[in-house]
Amino acid sequence: MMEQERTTKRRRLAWDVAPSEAEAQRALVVGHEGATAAAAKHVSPPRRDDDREGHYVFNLGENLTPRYKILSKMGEGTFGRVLECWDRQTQERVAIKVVRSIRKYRDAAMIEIDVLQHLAKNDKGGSSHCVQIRNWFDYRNHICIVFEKLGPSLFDFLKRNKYCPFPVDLVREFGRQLLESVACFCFLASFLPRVSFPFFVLTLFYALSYPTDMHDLRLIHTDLKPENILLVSSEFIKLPGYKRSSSGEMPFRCLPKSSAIKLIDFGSTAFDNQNHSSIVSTRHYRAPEVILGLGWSYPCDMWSVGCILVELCTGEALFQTHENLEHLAMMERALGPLPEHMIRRASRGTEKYFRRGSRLNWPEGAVSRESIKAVKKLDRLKNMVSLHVDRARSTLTDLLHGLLRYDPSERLTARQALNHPFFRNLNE
Ligand SMILES: Nc1ncnc2c1ncn2[C@@H]1O[C@H](COP(=O)(O)OP(=O)(O)OP(=O)(O)O)[C@@H](O)[C@H]1O
Repeated sequence: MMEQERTTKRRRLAWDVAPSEAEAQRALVVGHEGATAAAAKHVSPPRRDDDREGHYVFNLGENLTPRYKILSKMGEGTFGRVLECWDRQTQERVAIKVVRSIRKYRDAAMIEIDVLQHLAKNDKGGSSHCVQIRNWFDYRNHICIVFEKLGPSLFDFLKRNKYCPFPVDLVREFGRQLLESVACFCFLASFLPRVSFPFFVLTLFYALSYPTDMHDLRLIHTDLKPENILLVSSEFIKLPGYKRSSSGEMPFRCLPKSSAIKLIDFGSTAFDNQNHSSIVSTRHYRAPEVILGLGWSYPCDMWSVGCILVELCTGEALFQTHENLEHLAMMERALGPLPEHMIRRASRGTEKYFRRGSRLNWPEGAVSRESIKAVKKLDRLKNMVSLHVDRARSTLTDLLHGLLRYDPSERLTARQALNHPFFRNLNE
């Protein structure tokens, strides 16, 4: 259905036609006088050229269509800018992603709308941890997606808190919601031919009693990272000093008042049955099978979840790198050697990263001494966690090792992870 909407030309709406300069001026002057003037007051500004990158040019206080008044800029990404707007119809603040007027970003935005509508349709109880879409429209060649307004991202929160890690109980809450939003029991379909009838009924009951989530819908987010996880509320509390991750004491640290989070940015989401592009995910959160060109599916999201949980506990990104060989070397340092069977199957372009086809060409292949040093600085995963976490240290480390398994077929699924003792034995 969306496919049809995408190819057929959409009707231009009345407010999408820019007023002439004279009309706009007149509207501003006569402003509040009479009913006609009231309508004119909410007129769109005269049409302007986009900037060089295809971003929509705006002034605060202007209207983005007569319905939405622009209040502030909330964020910027590759796809466009996110503006805080006042929705005159619903009388609430919303976040509107105004997508760049460039074909590939417009196309990606249409996919994002597809995914968001798909998620909304399946969110029966309204309990989803994915951002809600409220509306969308095409305005002066910019796709605009209207979202519920959320608070800061976990990355913004960490940054404002000078990268002071979150307490483990909060990480558990974030992790649980994150896993619920990507939860997977696609195993239902694969079980069907093999299971007995009573077991099938049990499985079906289990499936129906859980809310539907991304992996259930056969969606792979592919860009999970702290920047794309938003706190629902902006409220926080200030607590007295706490030892910071890298050095020194902070006079105080902030904690969110509520642990509720939601996922955003579905512009890179893939449907499992589609052809996949070879490279996905933001570098730090990219799974080894993606780097090695082995193909990817749901488990690539689980790897990203593992990296995110480490970052929330330690305050620092686990793999701070911008280059493949260094990235693989960091993985080996923190998690042990890559399995030979994955190296043997790795795509042609990655041969240069290995010696005699089975061992990482490290440190010989390093591009600089700094790179060798950066890898050496990294500790084993277990030690990194121990440095920051007291309670639940061993269960958390075990969970992280399950999420960061090299072989995607051995990696924990979201459902398995949710059943892990880290989420079950809260008193440990
Ligand atoms: N619903 C929302 N409520 C509040 N802020 C939001 C909301 N959606 C997005 N933002 C802010 O806008 C920023 C950019 O949004 P988003 O990640 O969707 O854009 P993008 O162009 O797709 O980014 P990327 O370059 O990561 O693909 C976010 O990091 C966040 O700070």
